[in-house]
Amino acid sequence: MPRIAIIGGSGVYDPKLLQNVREEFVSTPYGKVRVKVGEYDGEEIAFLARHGEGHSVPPHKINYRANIWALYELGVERILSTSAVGSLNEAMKPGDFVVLDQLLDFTKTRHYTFYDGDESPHDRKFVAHVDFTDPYCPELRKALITAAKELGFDYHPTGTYACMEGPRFETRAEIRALKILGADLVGMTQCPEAALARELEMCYASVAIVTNFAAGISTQKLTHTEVVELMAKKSEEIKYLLMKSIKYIPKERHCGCKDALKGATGE
Ligand SMILES: O=P(O)(O)O[C@H]1O[C@H](CO)[C@@H](O)[C@H]1O
Ligand SMILES: Nc1nc2[nH]cnc2c(=O)[nH]1
Repeated sequence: MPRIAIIGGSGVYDPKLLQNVREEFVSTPYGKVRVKVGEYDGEEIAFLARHGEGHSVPPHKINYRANIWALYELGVERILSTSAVGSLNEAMKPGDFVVLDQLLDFTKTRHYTFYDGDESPHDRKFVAHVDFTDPYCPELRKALITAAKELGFDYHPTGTYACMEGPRFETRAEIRALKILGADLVGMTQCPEAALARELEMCYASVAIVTNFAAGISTQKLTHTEVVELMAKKSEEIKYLLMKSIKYIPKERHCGCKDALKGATGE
């Protein structure tokens, strides 16, 4: 049973470093999900490509609830993900790794929770308001930071990610506003992915890879081609960072993630 999962974002579509990879088709109350499960360093690791292997699913159409529920069903406790981002912070330049620690949610049309009361398509028909003060697991963040340091990568130990609805990129004015609000990076997939993991008391962290300067800061037209090309160049480093961080993930969980529902339901 995999304790750890990797969710690959743009440019991260297959679990290259896993051995003996099998496919699991997991049924969830939100639909079926195809998850790959393999081995690395004696540990079972689950992998799913959030946009599908052919990048066929746009960010606003990803079935985040099915994805996270499927990993929960497989017994996953810890989720590491990748996010390709634009940078608003001149210190965070294309090619840099950023271990996210905060997020701002500007998405609009997504399904944000598993807890829809009586309408929930499962037996968790309660109302829940989870704490999200710190949206990322401190233990997973520490593992990613330790691995990035050990590998000698250009990395930043913190970063605030603004999640936009997409699928278009931002206007110059939106980036100006996000900068005032304190965002360092901009993307389209961390919400609701991070919150849904917290709602199922799973640990979640994301390593962002800066693929471009954001609209109005970049002197060029923004393209998805540039994003995928930069991610392809960084694919080796991304793989090594994720795999290296696995050995720094404590077996026992001492973070608050595992008790996220305590007090959240009013009980
Ligand atoms: O966040 P990931 O999945 O890396 O994808 C990023 O890349 C796409 C834009 O090129 C958007 O979907 C953005 O969110
Ligand atoms: N929203 C958004 N997502 C990205 N992913 C990679 N670059 C960008 C960007 O500039 N904006």
